[in-house]
Amino acid sequence: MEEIKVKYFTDDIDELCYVEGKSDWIDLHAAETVTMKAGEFRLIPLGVAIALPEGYEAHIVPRSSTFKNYGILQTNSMGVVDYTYRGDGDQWRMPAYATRDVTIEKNARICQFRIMKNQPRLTFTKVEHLDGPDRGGFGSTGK
Ligand SMILES: O=c1ccn([C@H]2C[C@H](O)[C@@H](COP(=O)(O)OP(=O)(O)OP(=O)(O)O)O2)c(=O)[nH]1
Repeated sequence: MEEIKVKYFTDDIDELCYVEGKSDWIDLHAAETVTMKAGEFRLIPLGVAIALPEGYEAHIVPRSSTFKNYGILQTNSMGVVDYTYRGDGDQWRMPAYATRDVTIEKNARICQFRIMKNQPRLTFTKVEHLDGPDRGGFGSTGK
């Protein structure tokens, strides 16, 4: 089991919780009540700074129900939190675009995250041709 240090920027949100059995993604909460107009962009504070284990990064995505409940889209589709984003002031945020007028209450569960191992170190070699057969492009595996 990995132990992870979490700094909370407010006492008004539930603490992070690994829920056994249902999903191993961990919910994240809005750290303040946010009111947005349709078409507005905000970086919604998630109220935590986290020291990830060495060799890991975190991926943040919206909860499945977030768009239905709040009409917001995460503008980067998936947030990548680097291992180095681990300072005392490195609060996690959700970049959000509102498709309708909405108020998101403090402590609402709007995102979820998991940690992932960093990929191996890569080098890139320029070549003129690749050996494999072509796959045939988008949609070629069937309708
Ligand atoms: O949805 C997200 C995505 C990123 N971050 C934090 C963690 C990440 O490590 C940092 C990246 O900030 P930076 O200013 O480096 O962004 P960038 O210049 O766009 O770089 P990158 O290519 O690392 O995303 O922002 C969040 O809080 N939420």
